[in-house]
Amino acid sequence: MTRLQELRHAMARAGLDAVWISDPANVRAVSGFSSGKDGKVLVTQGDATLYTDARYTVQAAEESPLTAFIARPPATLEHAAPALAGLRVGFEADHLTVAALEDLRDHWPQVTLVGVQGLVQSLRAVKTPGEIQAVRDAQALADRVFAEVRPLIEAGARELEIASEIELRLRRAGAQSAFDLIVASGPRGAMPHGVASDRVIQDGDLVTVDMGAQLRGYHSDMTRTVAVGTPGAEMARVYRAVLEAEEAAVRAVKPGVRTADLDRLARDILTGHGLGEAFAHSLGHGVGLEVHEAPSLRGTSDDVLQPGMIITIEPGAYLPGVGGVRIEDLVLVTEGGYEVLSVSPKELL
Ligand SMILES: CSCC[C@H](N)C(=O)N[C@@H](C)C(=O)N[C@@H](C)C(=O)O
Repeated sequence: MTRLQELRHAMARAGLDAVWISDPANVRAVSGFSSGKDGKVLVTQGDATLYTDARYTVQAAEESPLTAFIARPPATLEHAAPALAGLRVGFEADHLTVAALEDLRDHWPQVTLVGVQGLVQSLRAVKTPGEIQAVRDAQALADRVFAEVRPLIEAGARELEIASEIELRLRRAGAQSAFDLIVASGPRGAMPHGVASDRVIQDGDLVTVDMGAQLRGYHSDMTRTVAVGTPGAEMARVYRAVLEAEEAAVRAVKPGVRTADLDRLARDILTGHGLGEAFAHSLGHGVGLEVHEAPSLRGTSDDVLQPGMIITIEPGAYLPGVGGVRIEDLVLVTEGGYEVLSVSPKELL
């Protein structure tokens, strides 16, 4: 079944005749059009139209099998209005601005607008074979770049130098960084999202590098914490505890497992090491057209793993004023269990 067919089934289940897609990643997922922020898609049970403007006439024809209507608002909304009269039309409540919703109300007075959340996102959680290959390629590039840059992580180097070396190599390979690079050394490691600063790395530091490539629109995400010289006994203990939690959670990945249970598994191991409070975020998330997407591996999540999902497993422990450790792998859920897509070594020394 194509994603469009899956979406139509989901629309029927939600009691919708049509859906107006405005979230850029969802626009791309449904239409193939790569400039999703300058596009919208209207899907009905019998039709699907990509709305974009004249800057993208050629690109839309090349990338999308959908009929394109080339115009800017309000002409787009006026074009759609007659076919929608009397229908229940979903809009993406987790993306559309209040002003954009007012526009829909003004131009579609005969439409019943229904806010929906996660309709396309839940379909995106299970990747197509092409999407799996795209994420695989992005991760392979990230692993290669990490191996090239690893020797540069040494006493005397600045975090920003490490980050810019990674960015440069990703760019040269036709990709770009998936997010602001996290290079957090020594006490800065206590910040889970410590983006690279001008701090000079010291002998004995642990350095957390959280990096991803964005290639052909798809992302990768991986974290390694490496030692410069010999770390203190306490941070070495923390590292071993996080690695134990990470590897146990990866081994537990298989279809049918509740993501909340995976989070609990890792959290219980860290709690056993006295680090439960130090694990300040969820165990992981899906990765694809966005760095953070469904499923969520949060303790409160109702998500259940399915083959074709790509997730991160990334426990961490953060000790303010001291430092931190995070170890993150990118994992494909397979029919029989899992495949770890990130291959960079995890030995501390
Ligand atoms: C700003 S993108 C950062 C990507 C990074 N690899 C990452 O996912 N960090 C996690 C600690 C994170 O942000 N997790 C989220 C899902 C959370 O726990 O809320």
